[in-house]
Amino acid sequence: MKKLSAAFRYKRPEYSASSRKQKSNVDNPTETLLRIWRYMLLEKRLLFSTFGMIVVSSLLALIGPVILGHIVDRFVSGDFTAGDLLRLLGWLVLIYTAVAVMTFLQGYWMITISQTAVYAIRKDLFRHLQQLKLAFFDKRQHGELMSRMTNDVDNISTTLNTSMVQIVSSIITFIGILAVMLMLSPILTIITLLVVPVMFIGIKWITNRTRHAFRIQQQAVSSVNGFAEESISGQAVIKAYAQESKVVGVFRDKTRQLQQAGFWAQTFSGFIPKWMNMLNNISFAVIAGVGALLIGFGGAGITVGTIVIFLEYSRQFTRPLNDLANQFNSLYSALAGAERVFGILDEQEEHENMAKQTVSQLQGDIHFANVTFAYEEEPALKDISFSVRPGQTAAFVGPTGSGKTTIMNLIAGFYQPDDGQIMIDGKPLSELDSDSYRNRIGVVLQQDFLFKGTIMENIRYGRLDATDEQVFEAAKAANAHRFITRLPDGYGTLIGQDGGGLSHGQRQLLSIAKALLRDPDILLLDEATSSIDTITEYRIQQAMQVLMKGRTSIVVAHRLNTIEQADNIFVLQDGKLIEQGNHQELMKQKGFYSALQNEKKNHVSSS
Ligand SMILES: Nc1ncnc2c1ncn2[C@@H]1O[C@H](COP(=O)(O)OP(=O)(O)OP(=O)(O)O)[C@@H](O)[C@H]1O
Repeated sequence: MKKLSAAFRYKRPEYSASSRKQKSNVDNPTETLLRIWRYMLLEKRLLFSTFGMIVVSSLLALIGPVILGHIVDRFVSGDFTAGDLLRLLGWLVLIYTAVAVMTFLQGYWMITISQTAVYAIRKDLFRHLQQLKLAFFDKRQHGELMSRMTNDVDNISTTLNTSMVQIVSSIITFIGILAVMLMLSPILTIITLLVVPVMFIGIKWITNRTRHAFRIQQQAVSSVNGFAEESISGQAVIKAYAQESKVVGVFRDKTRQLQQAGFWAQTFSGFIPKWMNMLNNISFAVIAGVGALLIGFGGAGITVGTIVIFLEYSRQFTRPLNDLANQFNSLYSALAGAERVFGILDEQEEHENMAKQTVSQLQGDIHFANVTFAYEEEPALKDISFSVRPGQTAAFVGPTGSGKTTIMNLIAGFYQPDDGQIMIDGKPLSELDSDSYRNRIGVVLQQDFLFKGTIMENIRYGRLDATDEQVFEAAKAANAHRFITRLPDGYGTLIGQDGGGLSHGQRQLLSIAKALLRDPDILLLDEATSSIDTITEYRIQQAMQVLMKGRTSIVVAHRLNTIEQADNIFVLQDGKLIEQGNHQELMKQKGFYSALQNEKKNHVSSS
């Protein structure tokens, strides 16, 4: 045993570093239990009925041994008829049948309670995830979050189904048995109780390790899920770089960690029943021996029936403790999961602490005043100031990683500046209600995310109440109608997250159609860098011109055409704004921009 525990401790640091990092204000079992309890109260009536029934059935179960002892005493004294025996046995059958029916009902009701609680937890969790800042998702693997939504929540459900009933009934049974035993024979009660401190010392030792082991196991499950999800999503890249064997190796290491964690979790939880069994047997022998001695010496008013009752109770007495200990194992496992779920629920929502000013329409005036922003340590934008007037097109150019997309992210309100201020129509962006604000914004990404569904549904994502006609109009204006109608199922064509057979250009046309349908006041447009055939490129260009017309447009621009037509061009380098002006002005300056454009032109002409 010493060896096992030493090996376990040896493995601990690897996980405990991250478990310490994850510690939050919910790393407190009582608080976590209370939070679960609040969810259970959603079925208040059923919950209290269940507890009422647990009390009645646990008390009824106490009567059985007393009847049994009575039968033995009457039998020993010879004062017993067959009728008496049948009557008492009848009572026993009746009591145990009632207990069985009640136990069934408790289980049934508890399933309802736990399913309602788990439904509410999952709903809250998903709703909350929708409200979290993007920065929260930047730092986490998506598979890990999914593991919390599924495994951890399932774990809570399983525990609620079984543990809660058992724990309550064990406590009642324990108190009830103790009371009856004390009434029958204080001496035998003390002897029966001797086992309790020994039992608790052992249980405490085991549960300390079990709880830790389950927490580690669940972290390992999340890590495996996260990695599996990442490897499945990134299959194309893994294959392209022939990284299959490396990925398999990493997965093997992670599953091995899970295997180890699972081994210790199961091993420690398996100790409890064995420990309890051993103590039970010892206690059984001691009670029988001492009881027999007491009868032999004719003391303490003890009869054979009393010994029978005590033997029966000693089994029943340690059983609730045994059950309690067992249930605490799964309770700890569920608590570990619940802590992680509540950990997410405690993450600050995007809208919290924000004064809300609803936006019905925007003029599209954007002003950055000395904005500095860092995703992590190194600032991605440094002291940026610029203005874009309503209806203007502003093009952001600069080398990769210079901060162009970050400007769009800040205008969309996905992240807040660390310093300086962003003003929209003269009002601080931080004071605008983000939902209504974003309703007035259209975003066209290079690689738009397509949801599993039809093309019609994906375009309609721009405005959910749009009619079919409006979707067709938007698709026509975006030059997408033609390719859509050539597909066998037209607008009903099913596509998935990966684009389901659509080319990059077609996906971007869908994205433009979606933005057109939204009819935003401010347009954020990330031009595709990927090379597309000339016809599609021309169609996209045309569609973008339609899209940008009459609204403030912020474009991360790659095409010379877009850049030249912009009212204002902002040149970024290493997160700093180094030049600004229109194309002619910037070319005249013969600075970074003109060098960049000349380089591009040379590249185009040489290729
Ligand atoms: N989610 C993120 N978390 C941490 N750092 C980020 C994140 N997104 C961008 N960065 C960093 O911020 C800096 C600016 O990135 P940004 O995406 O704004 O550049 P960009 O000019 O749009 O580049 P590109 O032309 O390649 O798209 C880069 O150093 C980048 O590594």
